[in-house]
Amino acid sequence: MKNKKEFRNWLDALALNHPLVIAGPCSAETEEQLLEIAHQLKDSKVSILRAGIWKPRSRPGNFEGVGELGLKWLQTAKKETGLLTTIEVANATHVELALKYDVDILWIGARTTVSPFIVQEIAEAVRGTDKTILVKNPVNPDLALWLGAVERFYEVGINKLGVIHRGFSTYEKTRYRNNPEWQIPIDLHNHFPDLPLILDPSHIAGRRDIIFDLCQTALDLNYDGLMIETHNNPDKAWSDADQQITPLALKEILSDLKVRKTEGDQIEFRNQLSTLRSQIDLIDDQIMDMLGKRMKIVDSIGGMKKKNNVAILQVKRWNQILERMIELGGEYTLSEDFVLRIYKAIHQESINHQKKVMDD
Ligand SMILES: C=C(O[C@@H]1C=C(C(=O)O)C=C[C@H]1O)C(=O)O
Repeated sequence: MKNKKEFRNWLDALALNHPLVIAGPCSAETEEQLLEIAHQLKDSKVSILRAGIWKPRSRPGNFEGVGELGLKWLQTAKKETGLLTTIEVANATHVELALKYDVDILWIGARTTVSPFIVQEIAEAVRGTDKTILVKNPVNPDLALWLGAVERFYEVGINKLGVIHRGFSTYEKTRYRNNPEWQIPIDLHNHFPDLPLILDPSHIAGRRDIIFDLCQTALDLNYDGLMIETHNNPDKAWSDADQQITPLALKEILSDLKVRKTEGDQIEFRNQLSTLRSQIDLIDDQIMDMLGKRMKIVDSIGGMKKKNNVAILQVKRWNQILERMIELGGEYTLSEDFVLRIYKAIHQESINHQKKVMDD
């Protein structure tokens, strides 16, 4: 699949002068709940109402969605507010019902994207329709799998497409529910600049307080849209209560966000510069993270050397590292001098760390 200008026609047709905003509850719970939220979102920057109809839960026994009934409520909400509608579909039966109730946009969830069989089944079910399909990243950080799912829809004739970045599962507990791994959607965007890229900060965050920061990072990286879980009474939500925000909180976030426009040469230049600098900031964060992790291992080696009464400096090992890194650096167009200077500094810090462990 190659980048195609037509991917973003559906988005351009909305003629927005700000990022696309999709909002609505994690799950449709009752007709009153859905209609109340829809009306609160009506006169805002929100264009599309989302609602979970079938909920894929990690463990059985939790609320699994209201099913077909919710599609009727969604239709009423659309009629009363004029908002477009979107739901997650996870099998061919869901697609059939979504078509029956004329849902505008269908999204493929992260747990579905991982399975080429089920993605193909859904793709066959939308063949011949003019639906817009948004594909969430798979739960595991695999760009080829993500793009493969998009491609399956393209191959059945769907060309109104987009992707949603909802973060990646981790075993380790971090500040995020799902790790953003910004480099992956950035890579995707570099290869497919016309495939609309939408951030789902709710699932990355898993909590309310960092949703704004995630949205601002996305806009700084030139994302096209945001999908934010919004509930009239978030604390009482039947699913994902911690990450949902009220329509009022959403409006405040949307008005505080700095939206970068691409108008004229100078502004375009400044936008591109700030996109690249945001990418550098993210990479710098990763470099620090890696250096910190390296030093933790060095500390353990220091502890072992102390116990076994072994010297800190190990010339043979050190020379092997230098040789390997100079060669690897060459493959990344880094000069020998640069690699040497960096690695000498790392080695010195490593010796200082071990000395501290030994002296303690
Ligand atoms: C960490 C060690 O101690 C020293 C530090 C090294 C490093 O930072 O990679 C390598 C060799 C040693 O001079 C080690 O012995 O492996």
